[in-house]
Amino acid sequence: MSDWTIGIIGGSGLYAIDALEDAQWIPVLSPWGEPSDEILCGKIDHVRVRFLPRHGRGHRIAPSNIDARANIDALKRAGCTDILAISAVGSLSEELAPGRFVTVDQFIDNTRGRRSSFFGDGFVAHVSMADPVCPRLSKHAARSVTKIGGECTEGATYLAMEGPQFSSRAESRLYRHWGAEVIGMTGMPEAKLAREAELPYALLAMVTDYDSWRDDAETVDVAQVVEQMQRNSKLARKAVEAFCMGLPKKRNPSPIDHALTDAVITAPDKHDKALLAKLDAVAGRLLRQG
Ligand SMILES: CSC[C@H]1O[C@H](OP(=O)(O)O)[C@H](O)[C@@H]1O
Ligand SMILES: Nc1ncnc2[nH]cnc12
Repeated sequence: MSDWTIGIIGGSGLYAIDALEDAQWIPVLSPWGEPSDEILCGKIDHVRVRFLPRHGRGHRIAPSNIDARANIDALKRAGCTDILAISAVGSLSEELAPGRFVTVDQFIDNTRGRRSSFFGDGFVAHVSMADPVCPRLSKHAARSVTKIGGECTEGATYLAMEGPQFSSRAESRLYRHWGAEVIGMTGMPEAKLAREAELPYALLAMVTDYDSWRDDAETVDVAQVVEQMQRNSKLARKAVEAFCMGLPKKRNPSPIDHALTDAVITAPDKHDKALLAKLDAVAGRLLRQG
């Protein structure tokens, strides 16, 4: 076995991974709430894998009701060192045609009212989100897609919307003006929470539609997304496999492993003990240092 334990968060159309050896669904409890499902634990080659379907098996959970805090906390408790998230996205750019894979490198968070931090009164922390994804994992994800014959664009800005309704034509055009290139309902606050949990995170997105900004094309609906996902889901699974198999045995440290160093501003004598107890996994490294 290597030093890597890769958490895979499966999006629309990806609810399990067949390639896992010694696979077992295991419930993981979190003090933050209910994770979307049990975690499928196993290995691919020399890499331990912990797979969590973001919407639950059978796509039970709507984007606004996903408990991203519970999911990230559960993956951390399951021993993950890094996270590769997979998502279906709409394209806001002519060049990003349906069927293409994209690694996301920036986010615009336009979600509303989701719980987007583990921290708060009694343990206030501000992590940097200037560079929200891990460049090492993102590059490796893009290479894994091309290795198995897919096409991948490296680096795109992801607009996270609340949903569950798709965007109006005016919203879709507005997001293009903002510089967004792909759109989805789940990348945030997932990426923020992974950073707070000191987990390097990459988002490998698969373009399923052109959203609603084009006058000359159909506007997005679920049938389009599902059809495109079905066409490409084999490729997505192979990309995940190639991703794990292509990792080197040794995991060199990432700066994101220490994202909380210097991020906490609350004086130690003002710490909230109940909050600290819930942070035993997310901020475990820091809290153990005392
Ligand atoms: C099924 S269409 C909309 C749905 O698909 C995307 O999900 P995910 O990011 O989990 O692949 C999008 O964000 C919406 O939740
Ligand atoms: N056009 C779109 N908008 C939001 N989420 C999506 N997921 C897939 N396509 C989408």
